[in-house]
Amino acid sequence: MEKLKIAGGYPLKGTVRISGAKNSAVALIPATILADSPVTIEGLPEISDVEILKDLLEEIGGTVQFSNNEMTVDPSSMISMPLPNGKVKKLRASYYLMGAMLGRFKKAVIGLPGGCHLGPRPIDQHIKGFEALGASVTNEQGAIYLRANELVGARIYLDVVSVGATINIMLAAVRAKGRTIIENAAKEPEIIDVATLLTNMGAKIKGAGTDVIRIDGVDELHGCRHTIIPDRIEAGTYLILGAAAGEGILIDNIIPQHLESLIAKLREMGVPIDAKDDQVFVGKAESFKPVDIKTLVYPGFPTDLQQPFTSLLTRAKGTSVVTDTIYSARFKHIDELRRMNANIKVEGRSAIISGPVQLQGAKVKASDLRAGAALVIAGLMAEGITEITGVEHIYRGYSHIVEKLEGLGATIWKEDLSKEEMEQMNQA
Ligand SMILES: CC(=O)N[C@H]1[C@@H](OP(=O)(O)OP(=O)(O)OC[C@H]2O[C@@H](n3ccc(=O)[nH]c3=O)[C@H](O)[C@@H]2O)O[C@H](CO)[C@@H](O)[C@@H]1O
Ligand SMILES: C=C(OP(=O)(O)O)C(=O)O
Repeated sequence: MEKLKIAGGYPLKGTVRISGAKNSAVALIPATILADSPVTIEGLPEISDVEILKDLLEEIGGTVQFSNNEMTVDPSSMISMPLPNGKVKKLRASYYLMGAMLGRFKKAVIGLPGGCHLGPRPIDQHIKGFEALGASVTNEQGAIYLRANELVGARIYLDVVSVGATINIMLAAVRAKGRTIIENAAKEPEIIDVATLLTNMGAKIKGAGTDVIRIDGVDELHGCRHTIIPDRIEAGTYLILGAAAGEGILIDNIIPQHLESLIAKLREMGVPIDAKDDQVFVGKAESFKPVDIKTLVYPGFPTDLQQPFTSLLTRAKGTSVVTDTIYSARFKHIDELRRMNANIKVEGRSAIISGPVQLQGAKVKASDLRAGAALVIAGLMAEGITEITGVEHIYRGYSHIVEKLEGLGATIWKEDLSKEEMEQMNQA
């Protein structure tokens, strides 16, 4: 186990290239289960969520090759092996194995998913969808048992706009009999990416990216080649980091339209931003104005960027309010930022940030993926050395973060945890 150390205060400059999208990757990889011949996905990020899904596909009998960010999955020998425990608990997106295995084998046993702890994260809408398609779904000792004689298309209205439920129902429905209509569907770009892969595999899907998705089931899906979209959350993190600690950073391999809400807020703060086709330049601000943000479903401000953005707001002169309408408890980074001298209080679903303050290096712990990103940004802005433990959360979603930051001139390095720190981590 290791920790990250950052010597803060060095201005960052240069170009950083964004990797493939984690939240697409974790759905595209399970989607390959539905094909009858090899599927190749190009541009995958090198993150632990991808490695774990690769292992899970191998556990169920898939042949998987992964090198140079390209994964080829031969699903022809897969079986519906029960996966009630083990690696499925290490990531949120293992829930996509439910939809994909149900779609192909009409049965699956998958342990309840892990992922970041951000308040309650039920999967009732996924289950509502599977049941509407004709599956029986039971929860036995923390594992979900799904079984269907056949899957038949249905009209499914999501009570909550859910990325996971939208994709999971698509996965189960593409090989069902007849038409499925998902109403009040989520509209995130990752949903379009998954629909594009499934369409290239032979599925019939219309409306992905709108709130009504129509799927006409087909008997078989075949192999294909697909290039993943860039990670808008990783890109957003580097945009925020560039604003917070940069003197001119070019973000390469980005779709600026995916980040309009963030770019608008950065401009409102006074950050110079120049967006081109697939690159965005973030310049150095003279000073930062305070802003309020409210997280919303796409195309609103993404909850996954709320925590990194909070670190930047410690530099703004005045009071800013960050409200998370998606998750009830996504504020575990706040106590850690306070250790670094931030002036923030949490009231219900809002964090109230008073600034500007000069952050000070401290020993802090990443409780989840984006809390980790918030602490990295804070460490880059801080005076002195910041030590971050819990970095395994960061590696779930940020490909080569140390190398990318070094490329921008940051002083950041990995160190093994001391025996005492290992004991503390194991007790937590
Ligand atoms: C692997 C992945 O893609 N993770 C992303 C995905 O998570 P995930 O797919 O888990 O998030 P959802 O969009 O499903 O959740 C949104 C909200 O709906 C609630 N809900 C969801 C499903 C359900 O059956 N019942 C229910 O009540 C959740 O508790 C949450 O409050 O979208 C989130 C919202 O953009 C992001 O933060 C995550 O990074
Ligand atoms: C919450 C996140 O991930 P997950 O849903 O995989 O836990 C995230 O990417 O910020």
